[in-house]
Amino acid sequence: MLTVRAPATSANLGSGFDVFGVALERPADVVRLEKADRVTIEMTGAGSQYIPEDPEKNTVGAVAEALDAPARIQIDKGVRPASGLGSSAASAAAAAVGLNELYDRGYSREELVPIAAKGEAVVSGDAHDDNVAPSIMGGFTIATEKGVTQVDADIPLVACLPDIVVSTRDARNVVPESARVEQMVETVGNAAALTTGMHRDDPELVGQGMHDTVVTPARAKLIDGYEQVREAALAAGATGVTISGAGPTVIAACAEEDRRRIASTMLDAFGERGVDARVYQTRIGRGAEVF
Ligand SMILES: Nc1ncnc2c1ncn2[C@@H]1O[C@H](COP(=O)(O)OP(=O)(O)O)[C@@H](O)[C@H]1O
Ligand SMILES: N[C@@H](CCOP(=O)(O)O)C(=O)O
Repeated sequence: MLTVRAPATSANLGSGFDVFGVALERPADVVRLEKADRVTIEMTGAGSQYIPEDPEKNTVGAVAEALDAPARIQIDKGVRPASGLGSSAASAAAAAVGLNELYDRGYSREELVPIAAKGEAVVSGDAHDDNVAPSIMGGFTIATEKGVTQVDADIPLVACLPDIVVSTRDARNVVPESARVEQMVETVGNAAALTTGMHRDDPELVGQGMHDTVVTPARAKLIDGYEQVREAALAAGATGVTISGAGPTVIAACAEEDRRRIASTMLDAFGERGVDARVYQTRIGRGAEVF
C-alpha cells in the first residue's frame, strides 16, 4: 500500500481571505491507498465517527473520480473535522498526491491543486484552493484564479483548537457581502506586509499582516472566548492572532522562544471561559509526503 502524510493547514491568515494558506508541521492526516475496482473508504482517528465513508460525501471520493483512479482508501485522521485546520482538505490533498503516484498520472503538484479542490466542493459547496494548495505544496501559498504561488517560509505558530464545532459552510454564511474602501486599503497593506514577512521569515511582519477588520470580526462571534484568547496571546508575546480557516482554531504567530508560553496562555484563556481546548505548538512545514 502507498502511504501519504498530508499536513493540516491554516487558510486566510486574517488579511488573505480565500487566498493565503500555510502548511503546518503538525497535525496531519495519514492516508493509505491501493488500487481496486471501485472506491472504498475506511476512516479512523480524530473525529472519524462524524465523517461519512460514502465516496459521494467524502472529499477523497471526488478526487478519485476526477483522477479516474478507483482505490481502497484508509484515512487515519490526525486533523479533527470542522476545526479550521483544513481537515477535509488534508485528506483530499493526500488522495490527490497518492492516487497520482499509484496510477502514474504524471500531474505536477500545482496541477493537483484544482483536482484536490473538487473534494472541498463536496463539503463546503465551493472548490476553494486555499487549504489544498499548502497541504500539497507546503510552505506559504497564494491561491488565485491564475494559479498558486508558493514560498518556503519558516514561522513558529501556535494553533489552539477549542472543543467547539464550526462548519466551514456556516462560517461562510456570516461573511459580510461588502467592505468599505478604507477596509480594502487596510487589507491590501496588511496582506503585503504578511507576504513580505513570509519572504523574510519575519514573525513580526507576518503577525502585523494577520490583522483583518472585514471577515474575522464577523466570524469571531461563532467562537466563544475568541477575544479573550486573542488578547491573552498578544499579551504573552504573540506577534499576531487570528482565526484559522473558518474557525474555531485560533492561530498565533510568534518568535520561537515565546511559543510555549503563548500556547499555555491560550489554553488557560479558553479554560477560564469553561471551554476545553487542545493546542499545537507548530510552525510552517512541508507539503504532502509519500512513503
Ligand atoms: N476526508 C474527510 N476528512 C474530514 N472531513 C471530511 C472528509 N470528507 C468529508 N468531510 C466532511 O467535511 C466537513 C469538515 O470539513 P470542514 O468544515 O472544511 O473542516 P475544516 O474546517 O477542518 O477544514 C465535515 O462535515 C466532514 O464530515
Ligand atoms: N477560506 C476558507 C477556508 C476554510 O478553511 P477550513 O480549514 O475552515 O476548512 C474560509 O475561510 O471559509
